[in-house]
Amino acid sequence: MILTVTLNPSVDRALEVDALVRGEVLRAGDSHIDPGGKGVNVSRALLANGVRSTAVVPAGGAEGEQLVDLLKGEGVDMVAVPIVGRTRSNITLAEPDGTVTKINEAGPVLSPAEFAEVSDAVLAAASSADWVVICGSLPPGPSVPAFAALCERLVAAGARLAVDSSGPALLAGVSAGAALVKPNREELAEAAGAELCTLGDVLDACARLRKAGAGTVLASLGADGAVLVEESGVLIGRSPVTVPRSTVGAGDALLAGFLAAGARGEAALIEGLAWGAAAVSLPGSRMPGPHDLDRTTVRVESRPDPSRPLGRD
Ligand SMILES: Nc1ncnc2c1ncn2[C@@H]1O[C@H](COP(=O)(O)OP(=O)(O)OP(=O)(O)O)[C@@H](O)[C@H]1O
Ligand SMILES: O=P(O)(O)OC[C@@]1(O)O[C@H](CO)[C@@H](O)[C@@H]1O
Repeated sequence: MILTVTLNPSVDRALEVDALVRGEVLRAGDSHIDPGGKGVNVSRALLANGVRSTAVVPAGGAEGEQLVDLLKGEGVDMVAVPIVGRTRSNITLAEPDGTVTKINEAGPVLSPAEFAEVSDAVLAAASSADWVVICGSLPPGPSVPAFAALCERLVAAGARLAVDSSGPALLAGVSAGAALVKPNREELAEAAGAELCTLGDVLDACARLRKAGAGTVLASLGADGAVLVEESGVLIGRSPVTVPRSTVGAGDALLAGFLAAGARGEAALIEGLAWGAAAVSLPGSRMPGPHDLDRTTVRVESRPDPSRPLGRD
């Protein structure tokens, strides 16, 4: 079982618009509502592919109830910890050329008592989990040291910890000795304190995270694919998408596929890239199922050219 932890989940509303014009009334085409937040998406993707997962989420207010209902509707196993604040709603505006504009709320405050309750729920469920995967932004409330303490307690309890977050929370996971981290290009650049222009820059930044305590680094690079840096070496892979529809949740699908396939080596990278590409071809933050996956288009190399420039962000 893979346990996911989303400290700041959301109800995701995606609206398709012909063009995003500031200051105008825009008429939406299709719209989708999905249960959201990065760990929630990892659980949804795993479930869609027959892999057991439980999602831990704090939930409060009408949106919290809606989130729980949406998760129940999809059959996602969950531990919902009631909170006083209102779960956030995040908006995605998707244009026909695949351009996505996202507006994420800060999210409700998690009081120290609520954070302690969520932490206890995570630690209790972690003992029967193959992985504990903490994903997404920290909500207002918990301090970075409190978050770091949760990561450290999990590692001390013998959990295999994966962290997909940004800024100080990502670094806290690295210092705690997370077995796996999954930064995207922006998060990796922030962690490394350097711009990433070439593949070589990415490899250096990944090596730095490993030196600082992370086990494996799976860096997602949008249309440039993903880089896997682990004990046994380096791999880079790509999975071209002909018609990108919504990149929201693609990183979560990549991480879910990678974990589902054993979280190491070429086979896991191929699986992750197939899931990531499939998510990009689907609307909103819909997660791919087995029929959406095409592993034949994935290309992986073991001797990446460090001078290769990355595409523009
Ligand atoms: N435009 C694209 N074309 C092809 N594949 C893509 C594209 N965008 C993303 N992907 C695939 O999805 C994976 C994850 O994308 P990205 O690096 O944007 O993750 P992310 O920023 O963590 O996403 P999110 O936070 O929305 O889940 C990439 O590694 C790649 O395999
Ligand atoms: O604000 P965060 O926690 O960084 O990201 C939240 C979020 O954008 O991430 C998911 C896609 O990865 C969405 O379901 C959700 O709205």
